[in-house]
Amino acid sequence: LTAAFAALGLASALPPRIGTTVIGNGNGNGNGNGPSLGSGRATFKQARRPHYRFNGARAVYRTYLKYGVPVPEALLKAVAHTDALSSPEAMKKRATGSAAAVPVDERFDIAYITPVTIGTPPQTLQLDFDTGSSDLWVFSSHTPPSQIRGQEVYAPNKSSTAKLLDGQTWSITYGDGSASRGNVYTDNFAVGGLTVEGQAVECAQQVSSSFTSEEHMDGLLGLGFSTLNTVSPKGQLTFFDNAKSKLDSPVFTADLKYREAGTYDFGFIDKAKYTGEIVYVPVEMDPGYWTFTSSGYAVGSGNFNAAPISGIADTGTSLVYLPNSILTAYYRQVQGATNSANYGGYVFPCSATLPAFTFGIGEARFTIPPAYISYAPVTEGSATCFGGLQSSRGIGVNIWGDVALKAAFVVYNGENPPKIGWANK
Ligand SMILES: Cc1noc(C)c1CN(C)Cc1cc2n(n1)CCN(c1cc(N)ncn1)C2
Repeated sequence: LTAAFAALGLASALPPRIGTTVIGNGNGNGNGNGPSLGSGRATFKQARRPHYRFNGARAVYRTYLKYGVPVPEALLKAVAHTDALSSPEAMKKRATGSAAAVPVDERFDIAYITPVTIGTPPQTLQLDFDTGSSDLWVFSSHTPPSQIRGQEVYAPNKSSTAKLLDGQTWSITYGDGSASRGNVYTDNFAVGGLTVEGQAVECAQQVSSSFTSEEHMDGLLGLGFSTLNTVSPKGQLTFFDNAKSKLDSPVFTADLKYREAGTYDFGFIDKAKYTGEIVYVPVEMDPGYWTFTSSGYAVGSGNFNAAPISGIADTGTSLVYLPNSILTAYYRQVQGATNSANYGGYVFPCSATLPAFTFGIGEARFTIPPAYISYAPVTEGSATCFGGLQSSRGIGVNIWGDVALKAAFVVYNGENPPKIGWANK
């Protein structure tokens, strides 16, 4: 084609882009294309080259070549860099995922479960996505049948892509004393259209009774930092850490709701899920929780008490656990409230009128409605209710659990350094 262009006196230092379609007038030299030299005229219809990205550095580079001007070192570097940015793998559509977060029970939102698929062919389980831990473990074909009560199990021996991580074991105990342990496989793992190959899937060989009693929960998916992972001797990465590099954006969001299904999104921030602006605050990732500092609190319509409150954003904990001083200020406003040793926390008459509870994130304010704080009757049918706000004394850390998280749209940003964003909704 360069010869044809030259014959017609058209200047071109490089052959036309592959995508340029040259349409001659048909009397060409037998190759079906190209100009008919006899008539001295030709029509060249340009066509857009699919996926072509203009590359400025390369355009300047071509001009230097065209006029034989020595190419400066910096320009050579710029061409190499911009070529890398537009390389096929750099241009590949990034991945995202979105899945429902459904309350395991229809009354108290004690936890939320999300469907996942594991293995080939895919096995579907419902897992508790937990930003307060970092093990992905499941009820499995290795779990004693006496410890299974209605849960779905993952059977690695029925997956052609499962591989045993020989010699690796795990064992975890949660804040409420519940525990599980077992062995480890890797397999293909997907959440709402987002797939990770070679994800460490920890198979339970032992679960404590509180997990056995939770028939709709088939395991947990840890979304804390991978430093907390308990696999030994070789710690494993969380699903988010494995997926992060191929996500549009290194984030996941939690949109938990009161007595209805919310969503976990991976790789993008859905503007339809929040109002106003997202306020970001820094995250301390040591020792592995999403630890941030709230700017203070207010009880009901009372004054805002500006005071830093360090705590963790924990989707795997049902309630909110804060310092005694805040609890005293809150329950002082609740007729008949007491801190009951018998029930292990603040209780009050279910008929009591509760104030709302507001917490600060920077200048932003998030209000937990009273309904979220009248958590549940202490026992089925009791007239005494257990509070959604409890004391963090004895835990060692303040915990913003589901009672608070479902009052906001929360962005867990896994960049370096990590940060956490809060928006009203
Ligand atoms: C308790 C509880 N919480 O959600 C559910 C469900 C229950 C009760 N359920 C019958 C059993 C159970 C116990 C736990 N879970 N599930 C979920 C993980 N747990 C955490 C996670 C975490 N980040 N921090 C503290 N514990 C403890």
